[in-house]
Formats: sequence, structure tokens, C-alpha cells
Amino acid sequence: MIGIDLCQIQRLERIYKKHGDRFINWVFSPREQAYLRKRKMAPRTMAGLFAAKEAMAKALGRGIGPVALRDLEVGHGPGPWGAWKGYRFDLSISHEGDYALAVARIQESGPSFSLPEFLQGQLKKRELNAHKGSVGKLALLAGRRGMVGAFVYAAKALYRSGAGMVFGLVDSEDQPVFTLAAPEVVLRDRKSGLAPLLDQVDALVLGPGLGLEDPALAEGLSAPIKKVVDAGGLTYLSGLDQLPDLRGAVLTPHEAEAQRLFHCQAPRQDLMTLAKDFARDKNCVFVLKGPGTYVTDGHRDYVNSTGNPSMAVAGMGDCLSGIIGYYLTALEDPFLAASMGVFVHGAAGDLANEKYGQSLMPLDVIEEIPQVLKKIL
Ligand SMILES: NC(=O)C1=CN([C@@H]2O[C@H](COP(=O)(O)OP(=O)(O)OC[C@H]3O[C@@H](n4cnc5c(N)ncnc54)[C@H](O)[C@@H]3O)[C@@H](O)[C@H]2O)[C@@H](O)CC1
Ligand SMILES: Nc1ncnc2c1ncn2[C@@H]1O[C@H](COP(=O)(O)OP(=O)(O)O)[C@@H](O)[C@H]1O
Repeated sequence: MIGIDLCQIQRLERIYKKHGDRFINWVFSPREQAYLRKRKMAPRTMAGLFAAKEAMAKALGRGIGPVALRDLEVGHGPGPWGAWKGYRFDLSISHEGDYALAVARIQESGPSFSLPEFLQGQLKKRELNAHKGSVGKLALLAGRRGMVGAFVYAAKALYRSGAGMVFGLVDSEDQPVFTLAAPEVVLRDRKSGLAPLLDQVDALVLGPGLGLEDPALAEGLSAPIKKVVDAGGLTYLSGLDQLPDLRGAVLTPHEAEAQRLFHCQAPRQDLMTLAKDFARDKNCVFVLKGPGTYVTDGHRDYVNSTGNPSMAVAGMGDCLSGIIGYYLTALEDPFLAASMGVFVHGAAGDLANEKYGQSLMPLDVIEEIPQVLKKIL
């Protein structure tokens, strides 16, 4: 897509004179402000940048409003370039008389992702001789009557991420419903217990849609296996006086769950500090979900940059627990696994957001995981 915009230099000069720094901070990123300062805040330069931003918004097919002007960034070197989230733009800016003109063209058809450096090269493509037992076998302890969705989202996210086999522990009378909803999952009867299943798998995803009364919860939480602990698993932990050994586990609370876990109403910034101490203390990984999800193992930190508000929808966390679950089998280091999972989840959410905006549902995100993997593998 292409966008074009014409901006009157005198009009911008008037606005700048009237509003000063407030206008500058509202419209221009810190990098652009530095560029403007080098050019002594020349209105003609301002108008060129402004026209470029409007042109980029048009190329995105959105116009200013849904896209914040300050986020549409114009850079220089060698020629002018534009960026917005994962998009890159070719730009051409020109001045004539009292006008600045800009044309923007999107370089790629959708958001592009660059994996953070510490995650690059960590994922390997499957070997030619791979089989379903060699590429990630997981147990899923999730869902109950009325919460089949949580099981389905976690299971489908596991498979779309690359898991070879997923086993689900379900009451035998509920199996037909679970089979219909997620036929790719191998179901085992809950009565036979979790232990025999754990002997066969590389990791466990525990908690999405799980009731506190579930007898397998305590067993799963204390099992010496790599695991993701979400939702019901976290609520269960919050009620314990003494926590089980959480070494190697990845806990994925949203803010309210983290507050329950820490028994306090602390704001996000303080939760991050508490999370870091907790992770260091318990030798586990803490994933504090939300915009800019925070991942820590007490020594290393990662603040994720993918994801968007359209992902604020029921079931989105269940997808994340499945994605991280798979990476626990693909990567040795649980901190890398959690960070990779959070990145892929958000990137898939960004692709889905392009198609569905705030009508987005969890399965839409799961269906974009393969596109993300194509770009980063
Ligand atoms: N179709 C399904 O089967 C679904 C099952 N789900 C399962 O349902 C359970 C969640 O149940 P509840 O909603 O009662 O419990 P939650 O602990 O998720 O939410 C309880 C309350 O906490 C607050 N809260 C929720 N998310 C928050 C956030 N990100 N930041 C700050 N505050 C937040 C809200 O006030 C909310 O009403 C989980 O076990 C989950 O896995 C949901 O994920 C939705 C879909
Ligand atoms: N505004 C947002 N920006 C980025 N990511 C978001 C936003 N809102 C929600 N998410 C992501 O969506 C997921 C929601 O998880 P959660 O609250 O546990 O949902 P649920 O319990 O319904 O499955 C988290 O991974 C969170 O980071």
C-alpha cells in the first residue's frame, strides 16, 4: 500500500508557536526530536516529518487516530525510512514553497518480527528423522466441565507450536466432548492418575480451566518435571502455607493472580520486583503477563515487545501456557523457553490483530503461530 500527504509549513509553525514542547512531545519520538534539534527546530523539517507520518498512516489504511503520531517514526540514514510496530516503510519527502510532501510505501505486507538477540539461533528445525515421540511430548492437565475451551486453547497452541504428542487427563464420562473439541489430543482417564502419564512425557502444562478440587493438582505441582503453571495451578499455590519445590517451573500469572500469589495489592512495578525475588528464591521462572509481559528467573529479565490490546480476551492466557509448554521441550533453559513463548504469542497476536482487530479470539492467534515460526525459524 502507498500513502501520500501534503503539509503546509506555516500551519505547523503556528501550532508549534502556540503549543511548544507539548506539541513536539505529542507528535515526535525522542529520536525525531533529536533530529529536529539538530536542525534548530526548523518548521520546514517538522512539516516534512509530519507529512511522512500522515503518509505512513494512510499506507497502513488507518489514518491518524487509530495510530498515534508519535509511534509512526521517521528516521534518516542513508535515506529517510519509516517504522511503525513491525512495519517498515520506504519514504520520499519533498519541499516546495510553503508545502512539504511525503509519499510512503510499506516494505512488507504485514508486521515483521525480529527476535531479541538472546533468542536468536535457539530454535532448531526438525531433524529429517524426527518422529512424534522425539519432538516434544507433553501432558496437559487443564479444563473441566464448563472450561473445555481452556483445554482446547492450550492443546491447539501446543500442537501449532510444534509439539509431537499431547496427552490430556480427562474424566472418562467427559471424553467425547474433549475428543470432539480437540481430536489431536490423546486422552487418558483421570482415574488412572497423573503419575503414569508423567513417566511418558517431557513436560507438563497445568492449570488452565482447572478447579481447585482437582486431585491431580497437588500431584502435578510437586512432580519433578518441567512444567508451566497457570490459572487454577496458581490459585492453588496462593492458598498454600508452604510451596512445593518449583525448580524449573514456569509460572504465568496475570497481575491479579500475581497479587494473590504475593498476598498483596502491589502495583505492576512492585510486582516485577517481587517476581524477581520469588523466581530467584524458588529457582523458577516468573512470567508476569500484561502489556509488556515481564519474564524473569531472578537473574535475567526480559520485557516483551510483541502483543496488543486486542489480546485482552478470555482464553488468551491458556494459549500462552500451551506455547511456553512446547518450548520447555524444545529448549533446555526454562528462562529462554518462557521468553520465546511470550514473544511468539505476542507476535501471533499482532498478526491476528491485522485481520481481526478487537474482534480477535484465541483460536485466531493460534492460527497465526505458523506464520511467526516461518519468519523466525
Ligand atoms: N473457555 C474456557 O474454558 C476458558 C477458561 N478460562 C479459564 O477460566 C479461569 C479464569 O477464571 P476467572 O476469570 O474467574 O479468574 P481470573 O483470576 O482470571 O480473574 C478473576 C478476576 O481477576 C481480574 N483480572 C483478570 N485478568 C486480569 C489481568 N490480566 N490483570 C488484572 N486483573 C485481572 C478480573 O477482575 C477478573 O474478574 C482460568 O482457569 C482460565 O484458564 C479462561 O481463560 C477463559 C476461557
Ligand atoms: N493490552 C495488552 N497488550 C499486550 N498483551 C496483552 C494485552 N492484554 C492481554 N494481553 C496478553 O493476553 C494474555 C491474557 O492472559 P490472561 O489474562 O491469563 O487470560 P485468560 O485467563 O483469560 O486466559 C496474556 O499473555 C497477556 O500478556
